[in-house]
Amino acid sequence: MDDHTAGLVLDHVEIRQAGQVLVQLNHRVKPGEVLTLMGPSGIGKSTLLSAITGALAPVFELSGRILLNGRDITELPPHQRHTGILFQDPLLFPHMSVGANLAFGLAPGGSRQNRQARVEEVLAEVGLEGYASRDPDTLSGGQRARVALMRMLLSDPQALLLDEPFSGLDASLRTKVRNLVFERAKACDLPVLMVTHDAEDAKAAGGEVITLGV
Ligand SMILES: Nc1ncnc2c1ncn2[C@@H]1O[C@H](COP(=O)(O)OP(=O)(O)OP(=O)(O)O)[C@@H](O)[C@H]1O
Repeated sequence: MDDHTAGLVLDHVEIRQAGQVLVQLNHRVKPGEVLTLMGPSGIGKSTLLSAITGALAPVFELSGRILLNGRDITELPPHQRHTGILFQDPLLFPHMSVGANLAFGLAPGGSRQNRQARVEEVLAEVGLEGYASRDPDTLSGGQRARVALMRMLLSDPQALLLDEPFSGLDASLRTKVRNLVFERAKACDLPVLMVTHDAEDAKAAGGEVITLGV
């Protein structure tokens, strides 16, 4: 799809708290593009991402529309929105193996063998062959980040939301994981909305940067 509705559209989105405007944004992120959101702590960056995933806390009021590839998702429950989000903490399920974590991202259905094969395939894609039976807490930070990314992509999202996902990684790992995320998003032609405090992240994203609160 390459018409004017493709990608993530924030159509006059406004989030208020106790009657005060917190965030206002009117913007379209096209497939394969990255929009970076910056701005001081507490300005509402993560809150905006919550509004897109459908996890906005009830203390906030939302107006405007959120559209994903032409679909109005503003009022949909989170599981019907088809958004994927990555946080600073990869949030892998600690009681499940790496393979089970990845299989969780897959749509239900299909044979056990096919699901297992798909899990092995994505592990190999990110250099983690043979890691399916490992516990997440035995992985390094970079390995956990790769598993979290692939689990999210297996759920077949139509937009990728990043909430400072690289800030827990050291400098060289940060560059590698960041490149992997942007490469994957580009390969899947996904619109990406990234929240960061880091100018290097913004530069690496290569897209438009909006600073909230200025
Ligand atoms: N569940 C909630 N209930 C009440 N207030 C909240 C809730 N979540 C966030 N807030 C408030 O909303 C404002 C915006 O928070 P938000 O986390 O979106 O900021 P941010 O720009 O992402 O900050 P940071 O850069 O520090 O992560 C803050 O004042 C915060 O205290």
